[in-house]
Amino acid sequence: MAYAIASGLVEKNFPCRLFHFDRDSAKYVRFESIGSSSCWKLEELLEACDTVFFAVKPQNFDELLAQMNGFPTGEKLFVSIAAGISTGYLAASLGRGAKIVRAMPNTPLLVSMGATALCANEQVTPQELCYVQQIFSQLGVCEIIEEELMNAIIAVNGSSPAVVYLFVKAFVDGAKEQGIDEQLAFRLFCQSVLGSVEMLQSTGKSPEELIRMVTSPGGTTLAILDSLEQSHFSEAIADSMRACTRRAQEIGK
Ligand SMILES: NC(=O)C1=CN([C@@H]2O[C@H](COP(=O)(O)OP(=O)(O)OC[C@H]3O[C@@H](n4cnc5c(N)ncnc54)[C@H](OP(=O)(O)O)[C@@H]3O)[C@@H](O)[C@H]2O)C=CC1
Ligand SMILES: O=C(O)[C@@H]1CCC=N1
Repeated sequence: MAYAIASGLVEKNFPCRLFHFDRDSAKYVRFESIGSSSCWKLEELLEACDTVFFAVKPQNFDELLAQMNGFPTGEKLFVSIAAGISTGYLAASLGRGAKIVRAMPNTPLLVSMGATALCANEQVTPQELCYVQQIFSQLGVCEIIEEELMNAIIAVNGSSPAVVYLFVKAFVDGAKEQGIDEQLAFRLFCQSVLGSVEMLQSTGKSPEELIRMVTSPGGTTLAILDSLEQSHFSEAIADSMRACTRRAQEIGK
């Protein structure tokens, strides 16, 4: 994720200098290839940067924060993209005055089509939050939300790409089973998803209205929708979103 953010900023010519630190120096080649400077110690990075992104897995946070112990946070802005880790948890280690933005991005930011949600603690000024919003806006859309919704939002943008890919795979597998060439089904279905999303965004019509436009009385769409609802499709999605939020809450404990 760190590379996706950094390379996106470089591609968009966002005015900034980039530095990276990772305990696995094999990762450095990729970052150096986009002009980011390698730091061989965390302190080097902390000294060089005004805005510091934390992009390690949630289970690595304790050791990362321990490495930072005692380093003056000063006016630095910290941005964490970890699922489930609250600004309060980070402030308990970084110090109560630490400026912390919590972000939930998603992998489509690799193709500048990301969707990111942000919140900040009270130490962050509106200008600083706006700066972080500008960063993520280079890579797609970026919305500011309340921290109490940061765990629930993960199902909506952070994890949802995986569900979309699963959905595509299920349709392509279903097409194959009915004798349709896999690649052809993939092309037609992806275009159908793209076109449907464009309809939602450009017509201003609700999902329900657009469903009505596709569904002829007694026709094929009614058959596919009825069959999905008999399998409790909407309920399964809502259940899966609750599971996602619960997992984020567990990670944060
Ligand atoms: N993947 C996604 O779609 C999304 C992920 N996120 C969040 O992004 C974060 C990063 O995920 P991802 O990019 O997949 O993670 P990766 O494991 O790919 O990258 C994290 C890197 O940090 C290194 N690292 C771990 N601990 C330390 C440490 N103490 N000091 C220095 N480097 C360290 C890791 O090394 P090593 O490999 O040795 O552990 C690894 O190279 C997660 O917190 C996740 O919740 C948020 C939104 C979407
Ligand atoms: O699976 C995860 O925990 C991370 C957070 C959102 C997407 N990937």
